[in-house]
Amino acid sequence: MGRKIWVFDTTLRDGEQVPGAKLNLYEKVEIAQQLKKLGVDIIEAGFPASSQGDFDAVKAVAQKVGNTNDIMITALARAVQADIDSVYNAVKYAENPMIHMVLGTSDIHVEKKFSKSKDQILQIGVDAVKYAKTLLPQVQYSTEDASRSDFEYLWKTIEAVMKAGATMINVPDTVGFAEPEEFGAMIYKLNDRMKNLNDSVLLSVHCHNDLGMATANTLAAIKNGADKVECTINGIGERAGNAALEEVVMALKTRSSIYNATTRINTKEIMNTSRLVSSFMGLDVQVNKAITGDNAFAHSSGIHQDGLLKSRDAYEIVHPEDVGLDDMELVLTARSGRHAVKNALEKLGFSNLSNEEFEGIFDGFLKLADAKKEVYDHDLYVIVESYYEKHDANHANATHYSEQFFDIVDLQVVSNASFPSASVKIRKGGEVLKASAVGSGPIDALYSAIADIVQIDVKLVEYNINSVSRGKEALGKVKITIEHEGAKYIAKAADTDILKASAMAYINAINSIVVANLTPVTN
Ligand SMILES: CC(=O)SCCNC(=O)CCNC(=O)[C@H](O)C(C)(C)COP(=O)(O)OP(=O)(O)OC[C@H]1O[C@@H](n2cnc3c(N)ncnc32)[C@H](O)[C@@H]1OP(=O)(O)O
Ligand SMILES: CC(C)C(=O)C(=O)O
Ligand SMILES: [Mn+2]
Repeated sequence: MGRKIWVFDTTLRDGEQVPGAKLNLYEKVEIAQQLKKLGVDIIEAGFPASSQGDFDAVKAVAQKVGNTNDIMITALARAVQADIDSVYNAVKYAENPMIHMVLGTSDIHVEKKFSKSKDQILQIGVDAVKYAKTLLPQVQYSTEDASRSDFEYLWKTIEAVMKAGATMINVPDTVGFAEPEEFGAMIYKLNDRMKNLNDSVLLSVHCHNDLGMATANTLAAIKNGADKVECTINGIGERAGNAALEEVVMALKTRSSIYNATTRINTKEIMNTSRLVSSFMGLDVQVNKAITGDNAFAHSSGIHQDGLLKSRDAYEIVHPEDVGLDDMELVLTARSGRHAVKNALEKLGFSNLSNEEFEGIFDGFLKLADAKKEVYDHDLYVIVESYYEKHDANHANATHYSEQFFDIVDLQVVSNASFPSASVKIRKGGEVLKASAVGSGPIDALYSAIADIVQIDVKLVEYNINSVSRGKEALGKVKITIEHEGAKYIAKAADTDILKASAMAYINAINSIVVANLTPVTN
């Protein structure tokens, strides 16, 4: 188990400082509800003095999510009375509210930002804490730019604001300048002095990722006595972002013998939270992002897939189930080998293949995989079918699986303000079917036309488009999730034509539904 580390989530404050990520009241409350489910100890809901909209959103979070004592709701203020009043008036509706204030301690801040003396700034901080304490018992003081501050002045500030009544001291590496060993040593010294002064005051850290070391610095701080960590979901935040909650929490769990520390986080809610934040903020998660990236639990090369099939621990240190995913993903590509392809075929029911049959099918797989980025289950059926058609037309596996699947033949999409429309031609077996539709936008029209042909009842749950490379020849990569009879189907497709990629992703997902409803092969 180890000692408890408090998790302070600032997705709704520092995370929302990402350009374009602004949330409305409803979205903030929804994310805060999910953060509560995730098990964070403290939610920083915003900066109420910045606008009426944010004041209202913080107040709504305090009322709707902070209605229990086991979660603390806070928001940020400068060391000025009006900001502190705004925070108080917004968070006071929570059962367990806190005022958070920030004031710089580095020479750069004191001299260049504020044009004041160190003594003057220290006094402003002390006065602000004393004022906040007249409003609420819980007050956090953040020494902005702590990692670039003169250590003795930093300590003098911390000592003074602790004596003024601060209940949590947050030490930010505001510009991501710190290095783990150096930051750990600083936290060790601060912790020692703080605990001697008043051991009920929590020591917190807030690390930024400008040099890619936010998680490492946060973990170094924990090793050296920090009681609390400030994080965001998916590591979003000002500039290069903050320490990612999921990385810090899973590192503590996975390397528990090193850290001997634990959090209250229900790790099975990590993926749900990550997806909600990403979709509400319109911020895609980098595919290779640790823990929450699309590829974090996807394995595509033959040597790894073979190893995983023999023993999961060969290439898996975090179990996907622990963060709320169903399973690892073995992606079939031209880099896959025989073990992975055999495993995929067995899952579809093709389990009694002779060596000769399998080698023939594997050969067909490699040819298709070289032409495509990813090989789907429905592609495997078609490969198996064409193998037997060539070699043993009377074999049961020569069944006309391909007649069940859909394939885009052609499409035309008109995008304009008043009348977006689409026409598609789709092949199913020997037949080419056509349909046209209008929609609220070009993709909506396209998907309506396809839906008209396939006649499978689905709901589009998520649509994502990304550019894979750069310039005019860049591939548009579309990832969609659709729902059919309560089950979710995820599919991807890439093409230089984004409308074609959108249509192909939809058809891939439809074909997954067809596969799921095929009678299992018995041979
Ligand atoms: C490291 C961080 O992430 S800190 C948090 C960052 N978050 C935000 O900035 C929240 C959004 N900000 C805002 O909405 C606005 O900037 C406001 C409402 C805070 C202030 O707006 P304005 O009054 O128009 O001031 P503006 O933003 O232009 O300048 C900041 C002022 O605050 C002062 N200030 C900056 N930090 C602090 C602080 N910690 N304590 C006291 N005063 C501060 C600056 O010196 C400057 O004052 P000046 O006008 O006397 O020179
Ligand atoms: C407000 C403080 C904690 C902050 O965001 C920073 O210093 O990065
Ligand atoms: Mn910050």
